[in-house]
Amino acid sequence: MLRWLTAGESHGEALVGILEGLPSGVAITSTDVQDALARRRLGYGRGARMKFEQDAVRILGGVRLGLTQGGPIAIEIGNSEWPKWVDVMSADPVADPVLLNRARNAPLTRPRPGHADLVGMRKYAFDDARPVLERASARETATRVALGTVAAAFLEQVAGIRLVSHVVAIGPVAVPDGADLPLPEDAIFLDADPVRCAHAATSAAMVAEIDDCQKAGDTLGGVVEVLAYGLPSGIGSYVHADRRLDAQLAGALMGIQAIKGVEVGDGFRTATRRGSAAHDEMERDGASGQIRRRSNRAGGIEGGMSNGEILRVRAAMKPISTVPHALATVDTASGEPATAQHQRSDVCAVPPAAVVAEAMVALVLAQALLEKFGGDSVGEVARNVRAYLAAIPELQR
Ligand SMILES: Cc1cc2nc3c(=O)[nH]c(=O)nc-3n(C[C@H](O)[C@H](O)[C@H](O)COP(=O)(O)O)c2cc1C
Ligand SMILES: C=C(O[C@@H]1CC(C(=O)O)=C[C@@H](OP(=O)(O)O)[C@H]1O)C(=O)O
Repeated sequence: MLRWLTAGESHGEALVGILEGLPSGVAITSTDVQDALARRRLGYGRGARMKFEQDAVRILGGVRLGLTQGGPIAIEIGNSEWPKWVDVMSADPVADPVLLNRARNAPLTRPRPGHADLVGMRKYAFDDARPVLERASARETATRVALGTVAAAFLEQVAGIRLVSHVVAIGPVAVPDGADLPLPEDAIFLDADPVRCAHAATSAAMVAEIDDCQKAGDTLGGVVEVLAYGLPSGIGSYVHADRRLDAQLAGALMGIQAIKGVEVGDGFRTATRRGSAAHDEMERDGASGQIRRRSNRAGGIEGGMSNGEILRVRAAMKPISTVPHALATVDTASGEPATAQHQRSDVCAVPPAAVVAEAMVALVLAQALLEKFGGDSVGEVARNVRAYLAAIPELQR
């Protein structure tokens, strides 16, 4: 079983992630993790913080000389801004009231509609939203990307599975239906695109939409898509609800801050079609002799199992809730009407959300692959994958 856990606050000293259950022999370095984190910082529309803050990666355990050892993998992501927050976020009590009275530590009592502030204060009995936003913040997704990088390396090294993520909509601007899907080799171009969009004309329109929105003091959401190439048929299962691959992917994607909808394949559009235009017809390919599909509307999953086609999942992100054109709220210290707290914020964080979604898909697929094939070393898992594929009867291939 593959398990993972993260700890740490947005302005704390460091975030920490642990990944337990990964076999030995996965080649991974702190540079690989650092590069993945740099991809998560990209994206037109992000706030000032992304420019000055740095992620300092240290692999603390589970990897030796560039290879996983089979034990839990611990990764620390140090926050370069920590010196500014050292007293506000100190784990131990800070005695000096001068330090405590700094502007940075003034209680936040004007909760933002759409953020976790108000309900978090009620639930954990705080009279200040600071501790709520510190942990609710998507800063935590840096850790998920770090762990997802290790999971993605495992997928590629045992079975040649490769992931790619891209942005298909920002606000009302969307990639046209039927546009070519990006390939794993396109990742380098996607990283270079300001909004991680594979369609050049749409990318330019998305940038213009973000500019427009920023001028209006507003924020934007959008839709991201993750593709997995090379996933063998038969990952996940139809036999029980919690073993369905689509259910696991949906849960993992919905667990990302601000994600409010998940679609597998054509998802909601499929619901508008007749059956004859909704499913992926089969035929035997003359050249390879293998069964192939005439389309991939299902997004590579049937009956809660991968079906050997490209896995395609989408996640819809709501607009950032820290809206500069401040929204109405109530000051919980005075009870009076107020405008929601706002210092700085992303205008649009859809491009980094795509990178986070890719990491979540990697973690789910790595867990599902291990559940199907087992194995304690890369070699053993890879052998099990090959043996399973070789045993599929000729006429079912
Ligand atoms: C990559 C990323 C960056 C985000 N940046 C911000 C931000 O700068 N300001 C903000 O208010 N929310 C931001 N969010 C969204 C909030 O974290 C999220 O809305 C909040 O935790 C409440 O959770 P919910 O939207 O799932 O209800 C971001 C989310 C992601 C995935
Ligand atoms: C720090 C990150 O994202 C943060 C996520 C976030 C939120 O509310 O989710 C709010 C912003 O932080 P702040 O309120 O301090 O400006 C983002 O910058 C990051 O992605 O590394």
